[in-house]
Amino acid sequence: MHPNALLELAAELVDSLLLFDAPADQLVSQFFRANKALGPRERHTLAETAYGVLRQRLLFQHLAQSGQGPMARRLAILGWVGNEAFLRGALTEAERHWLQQVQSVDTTQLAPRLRHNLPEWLAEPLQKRLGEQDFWALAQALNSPAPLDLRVNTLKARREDVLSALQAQGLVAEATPHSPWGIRLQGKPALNKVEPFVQGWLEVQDEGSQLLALLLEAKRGEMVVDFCAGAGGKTLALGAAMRNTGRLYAFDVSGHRLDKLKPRLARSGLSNVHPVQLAHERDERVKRLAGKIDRVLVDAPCSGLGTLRRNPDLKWRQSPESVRELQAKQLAILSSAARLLKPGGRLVYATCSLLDDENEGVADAFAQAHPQFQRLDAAEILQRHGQTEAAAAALCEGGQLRLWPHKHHSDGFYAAVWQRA
Ligand SMILES: C[S@@+](CC[C@H](N)C(=O)[O-])C[C@H]1O[C@@H](n2cnc3c(N)ncnc32)[C@H](O)[C@@H]1O
Repeated sequence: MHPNALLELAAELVDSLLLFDAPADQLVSQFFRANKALGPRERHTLAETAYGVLRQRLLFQHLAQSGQGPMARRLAILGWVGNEAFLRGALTEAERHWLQQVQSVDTTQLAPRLRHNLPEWLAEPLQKRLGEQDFWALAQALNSPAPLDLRVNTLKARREDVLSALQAQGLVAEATPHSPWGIRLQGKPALNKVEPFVQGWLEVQDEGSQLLALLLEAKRGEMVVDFCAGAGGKTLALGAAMRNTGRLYAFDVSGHRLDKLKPRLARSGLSNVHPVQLAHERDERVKRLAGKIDRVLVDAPCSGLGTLRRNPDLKWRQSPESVRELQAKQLAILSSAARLLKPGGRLVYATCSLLDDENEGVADAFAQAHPQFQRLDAAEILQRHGQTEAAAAALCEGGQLRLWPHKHHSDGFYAAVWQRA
C-alpha cells in the first residue's frame, strides 16, 4: 500500500478511537473488518499507531497544536509505529519540516501531565500512594506495550514440554517468574500458526491473571464458582487446576461474554465447567447454591486501570463517577457471592484496578460487615506454589496480592483471600 494511503487510514482510525464511544479493541476490530484487504503488517502498524496515540494523547495533542492539516493525521504521524522511512514517504515537505521541529522538543521540560499522560483524577491518588519515584516508573510502564503472556493448559501439557515445542518453532519463550503455569513470549507471533497453541496447550493470559486463579487453590472433586467468569480466562485455569473433575460454575450476567467461553472450553478439553447466565448477583440460582460451594472467585467488574498497557483508552473512558459506581457494584457482588460458601470455604476478591477505592476499600468494607470471614495471607499461598518467602512477599502488601506493571511486569492486579469460619 502507498505510504500516504496507510497514513490516511491510521488517521481515520485515530479519529474514530478518540470519540471514545466504544472500547478501542472493538473499534479496531470493526475497522479491520471494514478494510479486509489489509495485510498483517499493515494491521500491526495501524493498531500500534492508534494505541500509541491513546497512550500519549496529552503529549501528542500538545505537540500537534503547531502543525497544519487534520489533527488526526498529525497525531498519527507523532504516534507512528513502523518503518520511519516508509512514514517519510507519506509526508509533505511541510510535514517533514514540522516533524523535525517537534522531535527536537525537550519533553523532559514539559508540564508533568504531558509527561505522565494520565488524567489528573487518576494521577493524583497514584502519586500520593506510590511517591514520586515509583509513580513515574509506573507511568512509564503503563505507557509501554505489554508482553505476550501465555498459560499452559496443564490438563494437556507440561510447561517444560511446551517451552521446548515453542523453542523448536524458533520462538523466544521463557517461563514466567511467578506463575507456575506461565510462559512469556518475545514478539507477537500469529498464534494460530503456533503448533502448541493450535493443540490447545496454551491460552493467552497475563501472568498476574494466572496468579489470581492460583490463589483460589481449587482442588480435584470440589464445587467451585467463578462468579464473574466473563469469557472464562480464569475459569479455564481453575478447571485445569481441578484436573477436569468436580463442578465448576461459570457465572456472569453477560450472555455475550459467556458465549465466548464456549469455544475456549472445547479447545481446552474441559468438561467440568457449567456456564450460567445470571440476571444479577442475587439471582435465584445463586440463592439455591448458598452454603454449598468450596471455593468462590469474584473477579469483579472494575475500571480495568491495571491493564492500561493493553487498553490505554480506559484512562480516558473512566471517571471518578464511574469508579464510585463500580465500587458499590463490587461490594454488592462480593457480599452476594460470599453466601455461596460452605464453612471452611475460600473466597477470593480480585480486580485489575490500581485504585485503593476498588481494592482495599471494597475488601475492608466487606470484611467489616462479614466477621465470619477470616483473612488468609496471599503470600503464604504463593509460597506453596513455588515462590520463595522473599518473592511471595514482594508480590503482596499486607497479606494481599498487589501487582504493579513497573515492579512485576504484569498488568496491575489486586486480590484478597478469606476463609469462611
Ligand atoms: C473482570 S471481568 C471478568 C473477566 C474474567 N474473569 C476473565 O478472567 O476473563 C468482570 C465480569 O463481571 C461481569 N459482571 C458484571 N456484573 C456482574 C454481576 N452482577 N454478577 C456477575 N457478573 C457480573 C461482567 O459481565 C464481566 O464479564
